[in-house]
Amino acid sequence: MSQISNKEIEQTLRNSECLISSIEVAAAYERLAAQLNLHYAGLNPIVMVVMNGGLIPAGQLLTHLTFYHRMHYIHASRYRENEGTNELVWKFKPDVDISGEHVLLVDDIFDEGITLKAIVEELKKENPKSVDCCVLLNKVHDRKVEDFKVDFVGLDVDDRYVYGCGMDFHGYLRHLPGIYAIKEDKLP
Ligand SMILES: O=P(O)(O)OC[C@H]1O[C@H](OP(=O)(O)OP(=O)(O)O)[C@H](O)[C@@H]1O
Ligand code: HPA
Repeated sequence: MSQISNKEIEQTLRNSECLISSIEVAAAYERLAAQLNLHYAGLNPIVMVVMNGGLIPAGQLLTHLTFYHRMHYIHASRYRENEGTNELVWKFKPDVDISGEHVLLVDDIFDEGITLKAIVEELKKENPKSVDCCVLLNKVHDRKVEDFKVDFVGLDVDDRYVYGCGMDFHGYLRHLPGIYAIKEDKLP
């Protein structure tokens, strides 16, 4: 992904609004962790981070987990330079034997669901004991993939391109602790 100047990034931030504050996000991580702690108590699962977007939500969540787990990552993407395509590009398949294991996928956002559905289908070929998905955000719209649901959702978000908490604006701003979107009247 090519570089954007600091000026352009600052302009983007000025033209944006905060949809979900860092305080609300932090509370959502705690709620999610409480649900996961109940569900996975004693199950000793593999937590699999969906890179890149899942990195920050997973990092935040993992510090609240009380069950023993191993951590791995997977990298598959259907988006290039913020343009959606339906083709999933595998960048890194898990290098761990998941047969007979409980697997928890952690990602930032369940948008159309194409990415997580394809990852779950791929992982199920390896005969895990279970595969569940945890996302910080569910984007609310009626364009979801059929026959697929995520299991643990932190917060709903409006049907807008959002960034922060792992999600990028042209590769940048994943580190912001709240959720942001460009104001409707500033969109190109
Ligand atoms: O539900 P979907 O419509 O499939 O979209 C959600 C996926 O898109 C984003 O990843 P992206 O492919 O942009 O890569 P990234 O994680 O590196 O940002 C996000 O992190 C999810 O994995
Ligand atoms: O709204 C979004 N923001 C960032 N990345 C995404 N990937 C799918 N939807 C989004």
